[in-house]
Amino acid sequence: MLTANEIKRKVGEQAAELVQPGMTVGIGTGSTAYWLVMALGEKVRQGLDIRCVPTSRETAKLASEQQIPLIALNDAAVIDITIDGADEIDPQGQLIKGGGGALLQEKMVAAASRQLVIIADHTKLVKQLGVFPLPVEVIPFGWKQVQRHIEALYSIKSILRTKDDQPLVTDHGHYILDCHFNQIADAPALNIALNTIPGVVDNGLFIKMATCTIIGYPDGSVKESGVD
Ligand SMILES: O=C(CO)[C@H](O)[C@H](O)COP(=O)(O)O
Repeated sequence: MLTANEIKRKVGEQAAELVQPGMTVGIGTGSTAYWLVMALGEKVRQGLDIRCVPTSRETAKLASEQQIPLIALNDAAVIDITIDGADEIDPQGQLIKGGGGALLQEKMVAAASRQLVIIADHTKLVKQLGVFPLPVEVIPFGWKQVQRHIEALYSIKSILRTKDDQPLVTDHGHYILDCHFNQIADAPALNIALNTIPGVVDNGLFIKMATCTIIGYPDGSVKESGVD
């Protein structure tokens, strides 16, 4: 039986095989995407000609340590493929992302990509989204007002994400409210509704964005499926 980290490594390495010479590649954030970056680094050092758009400062740092050429999203006319992790994946390929706090940049890079390949271990598969608290990125100004608004609208609790007893500040200077929906019956509607609340920058629902999932299992098997 493989450990969780071995499964992440396996799916990361399998996804790296999808990357062809000349491609512009969006590279995800998190402990699964870590293995993708390591595998791409190995290929780049062996001569693979690619350029990558990182989805966070953390990934940018890791990728440059691996000598992977990076470009800014502004300088990428099109991204051929983005490969990233997820916190929950439902049967329609809808996702919750942002457990690592990079949801805004991840969503922008994914939106600019021809394909979004999601790599994960089987524990991320769910029947319905919502047990994983949905990250909602908000501007720091008046964040408590936004929190009250969301909590009242949906009768839920939310928690301001912190680091070292201080509000966690995202790469783009925002805060994150982790919203405990438990069950999200209509993810597309919630995605739109949350983003219309003044002060909300974006949320971790990725709807109709993933084009393929690569899921690893403890027995070493890997299932690659297209998303309709
Ligand atoms: O959305 C993310 C970061 O913002 C990650 O992709 C997500 O949290 C999954 O991370 P991991 O692969 O470590 O489980």
